[in-house]
Amino acid sequence: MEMIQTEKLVYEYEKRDEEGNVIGTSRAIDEVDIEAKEGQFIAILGHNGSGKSTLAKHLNAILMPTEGSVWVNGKNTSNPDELWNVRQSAGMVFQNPDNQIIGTVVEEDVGFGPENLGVPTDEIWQRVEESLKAVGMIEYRHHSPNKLSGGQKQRVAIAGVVAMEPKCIVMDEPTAMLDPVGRREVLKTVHKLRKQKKVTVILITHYMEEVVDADKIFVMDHGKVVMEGSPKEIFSKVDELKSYRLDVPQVTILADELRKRGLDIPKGVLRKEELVEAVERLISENGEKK
Ligand SMILES: Nc1ncnc2c1ncn2[C@@H]1O[C@H](COP(=O)(O)OP(=O)(O)OP(=O)(O)O)[C@@H](O)[C@H]1O
Repeated sequence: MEMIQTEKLVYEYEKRDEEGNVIGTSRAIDEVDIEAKEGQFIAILGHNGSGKSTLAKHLNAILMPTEGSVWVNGKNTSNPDELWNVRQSAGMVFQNPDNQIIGTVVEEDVGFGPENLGVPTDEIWQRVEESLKAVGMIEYRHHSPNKLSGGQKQRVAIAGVVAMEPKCIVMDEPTAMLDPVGRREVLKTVHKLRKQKKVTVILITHYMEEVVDADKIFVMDHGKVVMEGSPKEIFSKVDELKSYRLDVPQVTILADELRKRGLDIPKGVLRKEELVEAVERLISENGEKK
């Protein structure tokens, strides 16, 4: 079943003059069709300003389509009667962990979400414990969020979303404000959650190396989906990716260069192990010839 689906989604922001009068519109999303099936890991890549955040905000009805439609867990987000359902089905994690954490103690913060959903107290504590364990932050349950690192804060924010038991988690550049250690921590957490909770994950990012395990990638540029496919398919088109101003991983560029020079290296290399193996194979084949 489709967990998330957009159909010819269009979103236009209003342009205003200094007095606040609407003087026109600008199209941030232009006829976008994406879909995510239950349990899938879907990545949305794109340079700054390509429309990723605007798209993400449609997936839990923060924004409503100007044209077209968005379906979450089978519910149309434009239907006011389904708003609660939609928001409960798709949890959001944003870029800045500081804007998402409101509690003064970690466990209290994680409990806010389920409390707002009217979950009984006993179950709230159970969910808080389970979600903090899932993100590897249980030993910080009594700490103040202020003293945590960026990566740790983001994991607490993720625990807060997990505690609401959404069917789908939409992460809008969750690692953008983190250092490399924090980025790795958060990504590891995301992968663990997918395995343990079978939750659908939509990861929005401009870091290509974060999406090598995705079931499917959508690349956005100027409000449109310009590429879609498996990581292998997407990463094999290095020149096209560069034209969308994406930072192609060094290993992919290197493999591509070697192939262009006539070496028999497969297309779409994603990991350094793959390149090392391909080069080793070439060396041993070469040795045999001699
Ligand atoms: N509140 C707003 N009002 C008017 N225009 C906006 C607003 N928010 C975004 N835009 C414009 O819509 C387009 C898409 O922006 P969006 O933030 O969705 O892109 P993005 O890919 O998420 O970029 P980033 O990586 O910088 O967050 C941009 O041209 C942006 O300037």
